[in-house]
Amino acid sequence: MVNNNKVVVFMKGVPEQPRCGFSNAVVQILRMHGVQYEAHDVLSDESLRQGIKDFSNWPTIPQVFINGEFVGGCDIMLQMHQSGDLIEELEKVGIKSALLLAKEKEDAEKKS
Ligand SMILES: N[C@@H](CCC(=O)N[C@@H](CS)C(=O)NCC(=O)O)C(=O)O
Ligand code: FES
Repeated sequence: MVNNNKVVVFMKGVPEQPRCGFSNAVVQILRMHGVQYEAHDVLSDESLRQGIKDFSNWPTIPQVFINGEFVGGCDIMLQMHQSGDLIEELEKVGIKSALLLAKEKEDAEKKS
C-alpha cells in the first residue's frame, strides 16, 4: 500500500472531509504544496488502523509515506513545511512543490 503512490497518507476521514484536526492539518499542508497523493481512511478499516501503526512503529494517525518510507505525522509534517525540508523531500522523489513554483515565478517577474 505504501508503494502504491509517491505520497501515501493514512488518515481519519477522507481529504474532502477529514474527521480529525491532525489529519486535516496534513491534508492542508499537502494541498498548499499541490501534492497529489493516495489517502486511506483508517476509520473505515480497524485492521488498517492498527496495522499501519505496527508497520511504521508509530503510535498515531495521520501517517505520511513518501516513496514507501515513513516520514511522520502532523507535527513532523508541520515542522518540515516550516523549515522548507518538505520542498526538498518532495523534490527528491520528483515532485515539484507548488510553493516553490510560485516563488520561482515571483523571482522571475522581479528580474524582468
Ligand atoms: N502529535 C500527533 C497527533 C496525532 C495524534 O495524536 N493522533 C491520535 C488522535 S487522532 C491517534 O491517532 N490516536 C490513536 C488512534 O486514534 O488510533 C502527530 O504529530 O501526528
Ligand atoms: S480523532 Fe480525536 S484527536 Fe484525532
